[in-house]
Amino acid sequence: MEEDDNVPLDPQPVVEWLDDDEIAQLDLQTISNSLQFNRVSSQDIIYQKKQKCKMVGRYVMGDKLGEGSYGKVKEVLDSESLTRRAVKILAKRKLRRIPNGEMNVRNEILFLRSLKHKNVVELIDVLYNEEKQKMYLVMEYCVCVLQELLASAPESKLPLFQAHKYFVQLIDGLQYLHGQGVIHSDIKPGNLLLTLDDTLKISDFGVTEKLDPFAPDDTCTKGQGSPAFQPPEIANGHDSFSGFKADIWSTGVTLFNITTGAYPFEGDNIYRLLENIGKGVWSVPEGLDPLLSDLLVNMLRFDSKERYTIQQIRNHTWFMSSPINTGDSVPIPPLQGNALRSSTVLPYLESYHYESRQNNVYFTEHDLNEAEEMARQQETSSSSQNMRISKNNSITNEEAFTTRASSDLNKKRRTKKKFISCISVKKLTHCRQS
Ligand SMILES: Nc1ncnc2c1ncn2[C@@H]1O[C@H](COP(=O)(O)OP(=O)(O)OP(=O)(O)O)[C@@H](O)[C@H]1O
Repeated sequence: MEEDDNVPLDPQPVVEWLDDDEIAQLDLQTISNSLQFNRVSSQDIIYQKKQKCKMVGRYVMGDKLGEGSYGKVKEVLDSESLTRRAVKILAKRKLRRIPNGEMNVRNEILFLRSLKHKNVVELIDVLYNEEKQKMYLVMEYCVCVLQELLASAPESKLPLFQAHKYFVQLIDGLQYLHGQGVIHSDIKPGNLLLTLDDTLKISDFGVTEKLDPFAPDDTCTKGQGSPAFQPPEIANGHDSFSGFKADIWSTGVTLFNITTGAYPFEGDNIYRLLENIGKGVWSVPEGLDPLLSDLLVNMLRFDSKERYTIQQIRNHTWFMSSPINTGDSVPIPPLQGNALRSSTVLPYLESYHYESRQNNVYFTEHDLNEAEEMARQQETSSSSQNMRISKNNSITNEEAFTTRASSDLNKKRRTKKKFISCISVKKLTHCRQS
């Protein structure tokens, strides 16, 4: 439809409402004078693709928000609480093909169910569809991933005051997790989500480890996180390491990344990268705030025993004295052309509620103006015809004509109504797009 440049439009769909007999009796000369076929550019046509409204449980499905290695994440609307949510859709067939896939998902559900903190993403609901062999993890909705914000920022870094705001929340969330005996194991900007009110949420608990409540310390044995954020002890292949300190290292790399736009360790390939991390030699970028540099040096200490604890981070001057708010924050970037990241569920709901009216809505501004003009003319002719009926009580040819005209008029009125409903659909659509 969009490719067709010459879409013929009938600006007077009144013909639609007449049956064969009625058409035969019409004054064809008058009609042919008023019939116009407009040549319209496809860009001017307001074409609305039909959106099929789907529901999973009580959730109305919206568009895709992102995709991880386990499946798609879509926006949904909770039809009971009218709250925006995100749902991770996991297909059993796909999970089986991923090493430890099913176990990691079970892990994630288990952890998320037991955790509740404002800086940890909340799992709201878990739904299963046996027939489709699918699982739906309904989570609280976040508007952006910190990684996306960085990618949109000048030099891929945040102003210090903004980075500080997120870092403080990251430490709050991490302290809560460690207090629950949970080692996240994959802290990085790609796993930190932001809500509309700028709250940071730690997400992705696929490779998280839970310490045994009777374990004497925080020893862990599996290092499965993203290579660039792994500490030297994991890069060097140690059998066991401190889980808390591994998370502190990843948090340090995250702080380095969001404040400088770079990484402390790089490598042409994953082996070189791990080799460089294993050597533990890195330097603070020139011109970095000295207090921030000092905090980074202590969070990225090669020896995990010398690395800062969460409490030491909290006591550090940079943590305690937030940087001066200079300039603007980096704003949430648009998503698929949607600058405000407004709800993607709305078009599906519109489609569901206005479905019959929305069929074949291919109108241009010109058509809508003509429809309004036609409606005005009909109102005028209606009042003059009514006057004629009241003046003449006998059945004459003129009255027969008047009765016929009045029946046409009713049909035209129905057409007008149809047009007006289309106008409202068009305007609603327009509002949403702008
Ligand atoms: N709660 C949420 N609210 C909004 N968007 C989300 C939410 N959770 C995930 N997303 C979006 O879905 C994407 C995929 O998330 P998911 O957790 O499945 O994978 P990932 O962490 O990006 O990758 P992987 O699972 O491979 O490590 C995210 O990058 C993000 O864009």
